[in-house]
Amino acid sequence: MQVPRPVLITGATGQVGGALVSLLRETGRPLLTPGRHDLDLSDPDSIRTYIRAHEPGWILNPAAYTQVDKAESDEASAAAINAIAPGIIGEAAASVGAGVVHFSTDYVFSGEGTIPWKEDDPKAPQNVYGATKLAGEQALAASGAPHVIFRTSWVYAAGGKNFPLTILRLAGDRAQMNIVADQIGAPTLADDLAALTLHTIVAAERGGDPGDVLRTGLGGVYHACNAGETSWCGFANEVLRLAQQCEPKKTFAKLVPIPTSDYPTPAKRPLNSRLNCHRIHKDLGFVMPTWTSGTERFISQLFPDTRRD
Ligand SMILES: NC(=O)C1=CN([C@@H]2O[C@H](COP(=O)(O)OP(=O)(O)OC[C@H]3O[C@@H](n4cnc5c(N)ncnc54)[C@H](OP(=O)(O)O)[C@@H]3O)[C@@H](O)[C@H]2O)C=CC1
Ligand SMILES: Cc1cn([C@H]2C[C@H](O)[C@@H](COP(=O)(O)OP(=O)(O)O[C@H]3O[C@@H](C)C(=O)[C@@H](O)[C@H]3O)O2)c(=O)[nH]c1=O
Ligand SMILES: [Mg+2]
Repeated sequence: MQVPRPVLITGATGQVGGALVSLLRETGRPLLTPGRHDLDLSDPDSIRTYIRAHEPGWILNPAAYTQVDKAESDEASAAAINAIAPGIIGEAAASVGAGVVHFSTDYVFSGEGTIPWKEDDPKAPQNVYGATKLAGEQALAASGAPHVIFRTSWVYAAGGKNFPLTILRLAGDRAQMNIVADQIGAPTLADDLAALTLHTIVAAERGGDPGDVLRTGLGGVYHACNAGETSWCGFANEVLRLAQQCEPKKTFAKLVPIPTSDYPTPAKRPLNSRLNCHRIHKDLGFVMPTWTSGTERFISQLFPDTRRD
């Protein structure tokens, strides 16, 4: 029997990377999960050397420079990791015949209007992070590697650095918190992106050579976030509502909805982060769960011993 080629997962210490490792481990596939000392995305030679040495069958690339405000004053690092590395990964993937699954962001869009963005709508990133992620999408597409790009939004996981964990931490010590209520999008649980990724890999393998399937049928950009929409304030409210059920005696901060103009940050953030996710349903037959279902599972992971009614 032929030994399956390993699945390389970058950024295994991150939110999506961690969820991918957990899920793919259950499948029994051989995995490669190099840390940045083994595969440094800011160093093209390190990327090429690692991929050529290990010849993975799939490269899943959730690693990224994700500090949105810091990127404004650290453009060179953000660009190396987000803009340059995906193209190098793509070239190396093409040379060993690997398929690539990459992740991008709602921040590639301008944030104008209220209509959910479709994959091919005009891009106009408003900050350095978004601009570098868009350049990375383009570099991967130009590399010639068979690939899928999942553009997602507002990612969180029970382990990680993310908005709901920040809110839970701060809301325990404060009487009141001001939260932006005019940026609208969909919080997306990392576990659901991992499930979508496994579904896609399996679908591509079922169709024959994954390279051909991705090139001819399933490849390209897909919008992939949890279903429905809310604001950051709406998300925080739901997180605290569910946490209160688990910790009835605890007092949480009162949340005050504020406009973006009252929350100045180095990076400008889009007001309209809605993503139209019809394509993953139509082409991949995958339905992303609702954002409220994601939040419930997140709270259940944080408070495993509590039964909520
Ligand atoms: N977080 C979000 O809200 C959103 C994220 N996305 C995209 O989804 C993907 C996954 O995001 P998420 O899981 O939240 O990311 P995280 O910030 O949780 O994790 C980032 C990962 O990238 C790794 N990494 C950073 N720099 C390097 C480097 N030079 N070499 C190797 N590894 C490196 C980190 O490793 P280390 O532990 O060593 O730092 C970490 O494992 C990214 O592409 C992101 O742009 C899209 C929309 C929303
Ligand atoms: C902590 C806090 C944040 N906010 C606001 C700031 C911001 O507009 C919003 C979310 O804060 P964050 O710092 O999580 O935002 P940010 O890091 O920009 O989140 C983004 O990360 C990148 C990687 C992506 O790709 C995006 O999809 C998005 O998830 O909430 C408040 O209004 N009050 C608060 O107390
Ligand atoms: Mg952040």
